[in-house]
Amino acid sequence: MLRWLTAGESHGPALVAILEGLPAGVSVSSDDIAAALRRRRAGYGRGARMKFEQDEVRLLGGVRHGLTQGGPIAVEVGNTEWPKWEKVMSPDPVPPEELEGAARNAPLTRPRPGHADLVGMQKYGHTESRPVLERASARETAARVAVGEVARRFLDQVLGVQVLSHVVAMGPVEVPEGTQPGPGDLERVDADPLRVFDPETSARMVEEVDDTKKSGDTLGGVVEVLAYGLPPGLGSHVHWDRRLDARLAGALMGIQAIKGVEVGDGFRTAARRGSAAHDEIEPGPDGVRRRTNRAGGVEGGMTTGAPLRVRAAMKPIATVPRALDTIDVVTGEPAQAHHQRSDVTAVPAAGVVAEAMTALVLAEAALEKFGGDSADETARNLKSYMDALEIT
Ligand SMILES: Cc1cc2nc3c(=O)[nH]c(=O)nc-3n(C[C@H](O)[C@H](O)[C@H](O)COP(=O)(O)O)c2cc1C
Ligand SMILES: C=C(O[C@@H]1CC(C(=O)O)=C[C@@H](OP(=O)(O)O)[C@H]1O)C(=O)O
Repeated sequence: MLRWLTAGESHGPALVAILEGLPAGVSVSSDDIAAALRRRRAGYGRGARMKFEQDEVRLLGGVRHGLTQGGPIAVEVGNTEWPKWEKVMSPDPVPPEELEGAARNAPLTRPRPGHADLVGMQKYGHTESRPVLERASARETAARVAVGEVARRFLDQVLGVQVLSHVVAMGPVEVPEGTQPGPGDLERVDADPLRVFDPETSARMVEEVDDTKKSGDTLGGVVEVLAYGLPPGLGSHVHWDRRLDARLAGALMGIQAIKGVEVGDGFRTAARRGSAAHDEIEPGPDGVRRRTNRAGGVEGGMTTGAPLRVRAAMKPIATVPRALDTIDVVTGEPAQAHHQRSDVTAVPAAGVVAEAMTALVLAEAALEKFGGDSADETARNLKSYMDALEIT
């Protein structure tokens, strides 16, 4: 069983994550995780914070001399801005006179529509939104990307699986139909300011971000995650919660601001007739294959062996500079929502987070299928399964 958990606040000292259940013998270092976190921070349209804050990675357990040991892997991602927040976010009581006048401590009483502020205050009994936004913030996704990188390396080293993502829509601007990076194209995608595989569309998307920023607004979009090299049979048709598509949808929906998930051609398939919707099967030079991949590599809740293709739709950032109408929870009077700074768009970063969540779900499904306490054992079990496949 593979499990993972994160803790920590946006402006706290650090985020932490634990990944439990990964076999021994997977190669990973602090530098590998730091590189993954740099990918998450990039992207045209992100706010000021991404420029001045660094992610300080520390592996606290489960890895020795660059190899996983089989025990829980613990990672800390330090917030370099912590000194500015030490008093306001102190876990221990702070004398009131030391907090008085601290601008950062001013109660946030004008909840932002579209963020977790209002309902979080109602549910947890807070009178201002600081305690809510600190944990709702997508800063938390740094911790997921940290453990997702370990899962990605397991998939690459043991199963030969490559996971990557790219931006397919930024607001109303979409990449041309069929734009799809291959397994070796991750660097090319990352080199684009918006992580778009088509340079001409990327340029139009940059204009859209600039225009949105100029009008004091924010932007959402759609990312696509691809996984190449998967064996057939991860996940299962036998029960709803073992279906891989259901698990991927849950994992992607669990990312802040993701409001729609599509597997393969998803919603477009619903508009087609059956004869134009499914992937016909034929013999190929390397065994059975499908003529098309409209299903996105999943049938019956199981990987088919074709590339996995899932999309996630992100809503526009909730902290709109041209602030939205709300109320002040102290006076009950109409007010403008709190706004200090925020991203104009974070769709490219959401793609990196979606890769991490996909890698974690795929690693979990691979370990259910093949087991193994060491990477070698998992690889042996995979080989024996592939050698024994009766229909190939
Ligand atoms: C990478 C990333 C960066 C984000 N940056 C911001 C931001 O700067 N400002 C903001 O209001 N929301 C931002 N969000 C979205 C909020 O975290 C999210 O809307 C909020 O937690 C409420 O959850 P919900 O949108 O799923 O309802 C970001 C989301 C992601 C994935
Ligand atoms: C810090 C990150 O993203 C943050 C996510 C976020 C939100 O509301 O989700 C709001 C912003 O934080 P702040 O309000 O402090 O500027 C983003 O910068 C990060 O991704 O590392």
